[in-house]
Amino acid sequence: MANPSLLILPGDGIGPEVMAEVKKIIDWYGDKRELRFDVSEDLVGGAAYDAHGTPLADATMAKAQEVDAVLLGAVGGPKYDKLDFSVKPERGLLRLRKEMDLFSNLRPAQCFDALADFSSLKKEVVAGLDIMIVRELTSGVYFGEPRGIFTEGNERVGINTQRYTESEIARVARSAFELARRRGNKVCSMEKANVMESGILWREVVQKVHDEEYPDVELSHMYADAGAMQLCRWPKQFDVIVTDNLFGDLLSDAAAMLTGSLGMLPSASLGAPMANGRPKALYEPVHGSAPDIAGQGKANPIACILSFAMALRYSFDQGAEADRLEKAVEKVLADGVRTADLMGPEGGKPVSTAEMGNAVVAALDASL
Ligand SMILES: NC(=O)c1ccc[n+]([C@@H]2O[C@H](COP(=O)([O-])OP(=O)(O)OC[C@H]3O[C@@H](n4cnc5c(N)ncnc54)[C@H](O)[C@@H]3O)[C@@H](O)[C@H]2O)c1
Ligand SMILES: CC(C)[C@H](C(=O)O)[C@@H](O)C(=O)O
Ligand SMILES: [Mg+2]
Repeated sequence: MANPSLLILPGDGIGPEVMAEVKKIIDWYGDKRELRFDVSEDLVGGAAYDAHGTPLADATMAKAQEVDAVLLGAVGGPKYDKLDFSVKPERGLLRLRKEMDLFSNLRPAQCFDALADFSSLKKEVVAGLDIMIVRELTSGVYFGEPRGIFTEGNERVGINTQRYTESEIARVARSAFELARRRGNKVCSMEKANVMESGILWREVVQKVHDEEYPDVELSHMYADAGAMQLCRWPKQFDVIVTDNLFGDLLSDAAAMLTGSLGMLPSASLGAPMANGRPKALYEPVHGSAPDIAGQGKANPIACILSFAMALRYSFDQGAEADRLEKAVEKVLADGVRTADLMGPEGGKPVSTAEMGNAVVAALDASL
């Protein structure tokens, strides 16, 4: 049987730096576990713009549609800030999500024991934390029409539209309920039904999907602003959170800090199953291209490494190998290996991006 195929899109800023460490891990699985992938690599974001004048070439888009999974680093950076909106690096990523129809974005926030002291919240608030944010990723205000900057009378007006159909809400709700059944069996749905009609519809549809298909799962609803507050107050009350595209963007960055650093949070963006039964899938860290530390070997590669662990679990049916990789990361952290973003005020000597990657590979070796 042919090896599963992986398209790697390192992107911009720290993207290629963290991806270099993931490549070591992919090689390790080939060498030590006979788990081989047909890996191809291409450009996305600013790097693609520099080469082709577009943040995602059509040929790259076509490749992404064909492979079993896409692994992306990060896109964006100050160099591209002045570009026309239509060719900004971020548009490349949004096109991938939209055209691959990756409607369910899984953003787990887990607090590793070794980092519980390091969170900006008290240890007892975050120790043992394990929540999953399911963010709708292909609709809502990110894509709704009308949108644009228009002239009205003698001034300009900026317009974006929050738009959700019932079926878009129902399918992401189903993916949240399915996940909950394999975890703590609890879903909290977040919207702003108090001020937005799209929120009213969201709440109604999530409730209906629950009552008709998942009555065994515990469901609650929360306004997203209160949800943000509860996430900081007592995050362990949550198991799965399901929310829209924009609220999910904000809430997942907030959740990242519960775990210690944005450099720790992986994600999986999943769509409908392909002919081979695997879901359309793109895996990427939640963080961006971190221009403030790019090119300095300071970036934490763990979010990207854990994104590959999610690929092993959700695309390649290799749950045990995903566990192995996550345990290797846990061991490295328990051993006190820290990139700069994981150093507390007491200081110490941080390791580089490459040293962190090497430490994870060594922990994988030790797991055999
Ligand atoms: N998925 C993506 O590709 C993605 C996500 C978010 C932002 N962006 C883009 O990235 C650019 C920078 O955005 P930003 O500064 O708001 O967000 P960012 O996530 O790039 O950085 C925010 C802060 O977190 C730190 N950080 C992020 N990842 C880290 C890591 N792995 N290790 C250590 N520290 C890390 C950065 O140094 C910075 O201080 C923008 O162009 C933005 O549009 C891209
Ligand atoms: C880069 C940007 C388009 C993206 C988003 O807003 O979705 C990012 O913030 C994310 O969280 O993946
Ligand atoms: Mg974001």
